[in-house]
Amino acid sequence: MTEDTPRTGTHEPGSEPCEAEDSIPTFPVVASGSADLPPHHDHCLGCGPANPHGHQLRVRRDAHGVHAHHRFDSRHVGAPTIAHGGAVATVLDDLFGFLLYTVGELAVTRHLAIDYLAPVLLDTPYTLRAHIHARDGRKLHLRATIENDHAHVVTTATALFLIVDIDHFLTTTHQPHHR
Ligand SMILES: CCCCCCCCCCCCCC(=O)SCCNC(=O)CCNC(=O)[C@H](O)C(C)(C)COP(=O)(O)OP(=O)(O)OC[C@H]1O[C@@H](n2cnc3c(N)ncnc32)[C@H](O)[C@@H]1OP(=O)(O)O
Repeated sequence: MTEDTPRTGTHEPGSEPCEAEDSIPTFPVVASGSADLPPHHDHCLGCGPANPHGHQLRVRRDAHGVHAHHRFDSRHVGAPTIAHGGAVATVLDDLFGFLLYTVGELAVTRHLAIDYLAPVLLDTPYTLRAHIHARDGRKLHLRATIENDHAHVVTTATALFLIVDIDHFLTTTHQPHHR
């Protein structure tokens, strides 16, 4: 089942997300065609504008999901001239996190899988896209791509995000468990 249907109210472009607990946003649905989506929070490694070590992703909603334009730089180097695979994963995980603005609920990454099809080069423009492939109750099955300026897909990713309630972020002790 593809999920496009907003489950909560819409969010005015340019305004801040609702704050349920200090810096924990509740992810109101942002209407398709809106301007840049708000960062998850100011210091988020993926998108926080106040995190000098972060990627400071700026993400927009579109008809299919979300997209961003991004250049990795020397802070993200792995092999010389090539972005570190972990940095690429960070950005994709965070991009997936912006799909929550199309769902209007909190969710976290349960599973992330990446295919590195070709090197992601530093100081090179890329377009990142993500969409909800399917929703099954709490489970959001997500897909993403990174494409270069020649429309070649260099990376693909899939993720399973699980919807959680706000207590997830307020609990200080999480017990690991095995499937
Ligand atoms: C300051 C804070 C700001 C807040 C910002 C918010 C987010 C935005 C930030 C974005 C930043 C980027 C994002 C980030 O960085 S998110 C940060 C990284 N992620 C985490 O920290 C999550 C850590 N994990 C957990 O807390 C728990 O494991 C969660 C809560 C996720 C699930 O534990 P829970 O006990 O609740 O669930 P379950 O394990 O019983 O599973 C439930 C169902 O799922 C099925 N299943 C499980 N695995 C798989 C699999 N691999 N393939 C297929 N299916 C799978 C499973 O069979 C079951 O199915 P069913 O039996 O029900 O049918």
